[in-house]
Amino acid sequence: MTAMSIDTTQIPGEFRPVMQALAEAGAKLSVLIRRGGELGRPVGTNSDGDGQKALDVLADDLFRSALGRAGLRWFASEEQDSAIELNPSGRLAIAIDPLDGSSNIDTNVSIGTIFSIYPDEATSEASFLRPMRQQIAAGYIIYGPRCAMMVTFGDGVQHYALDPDTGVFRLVETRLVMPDCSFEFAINASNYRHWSRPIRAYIDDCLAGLDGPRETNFNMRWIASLVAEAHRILIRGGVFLYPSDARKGYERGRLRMLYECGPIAFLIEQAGGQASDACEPILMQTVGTLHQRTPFVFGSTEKVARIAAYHDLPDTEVSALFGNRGLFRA
Ligand SMILES: O=P(O)(O)OC[C@H]1O[C@](O)(COP(=O)(O)O)[C@@H](O)[C@@H]1O
Ligand SMILES: [Mg+2]
Ligand SMILES: [Mg+2]
Repeated sequence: MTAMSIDTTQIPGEFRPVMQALAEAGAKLSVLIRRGGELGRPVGTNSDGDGQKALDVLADDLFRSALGRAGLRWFASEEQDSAIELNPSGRLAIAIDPLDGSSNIDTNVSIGTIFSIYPDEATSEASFLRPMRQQIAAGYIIYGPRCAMMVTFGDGVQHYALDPDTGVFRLVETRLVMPDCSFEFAINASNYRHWSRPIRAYIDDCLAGLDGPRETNFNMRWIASLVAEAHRILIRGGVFLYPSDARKGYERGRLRMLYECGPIAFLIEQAGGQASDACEPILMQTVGTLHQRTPFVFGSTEKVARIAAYHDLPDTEVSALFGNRGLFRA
């Protein structure tokens, strides 16, 4: 491991080796991404049936070997069938999405790495299949025009930026607070016809703008990189939705509880926002299987609460396009 890959002054002692390893592997990956080449080449499918790109596999190897050297005990990756015991005498268990947003590799759009840390237990099941509230740290690295890291150890969100000259992540903010007022929503609107009525009603009301029940104009974004959407929302506010829908295989949405939604939910709550499965808080839920999916909504507290409230409306109210929905006037 390099002598210093991240400024550790604000990192609690027990997390320093793991954060050094994540920062070291993240800095290496950011160099490979900048260099380009055939990183988006399809190379197979993972256990979950998702297509794997060359960079998915490379990132998985890079993080696994860096974390192995950092004395971690358990490693669960989106790209692996089951969890691996890296080091029987190690401490901590880490769940990782080594490369998030892999459909964007070829298009040079921001992609990322998401991680979630739990205390280690005697078995991998006991370490990972547990309430997501038991995470003790979580974060992501974003490989964008600037490479940055957001991380929480349960006491606010720290923001680091990679210095390209030294390869070291420098602390730029010790306690990031998410703005709570933004009129942006993010959803893959091509799935509109598959959504449930409450989700359609919420989006219909945003789209109706000044003339609708919200009496406000909204803006829309969809990057198809969860990390990039989370970063924008942490910096600028707004709301993200990947709901369940009627397509086969999307009964529980698309995103994974352990590798994606749990860690993003922890960060968002620590920055003053909320995260839910559209109705209930994500962090109140328990992971049942490693690759389990969940509908996912996160962002400003008021917006996440409003989306849950749409699910409590009577059916007649929800289905009346631009109905009064007096409750929801902005
Ligand atoms: O292509 P869709 O259905 O809009 O899905 C996009 C979502 O899928 C993801 O790319 C899934 O993550 P992976 O790239 O790690 O599989 C998210 O980053 C993103 O929010
Ligand atoms: Mg992902
Ligand atoms: Mg991935």
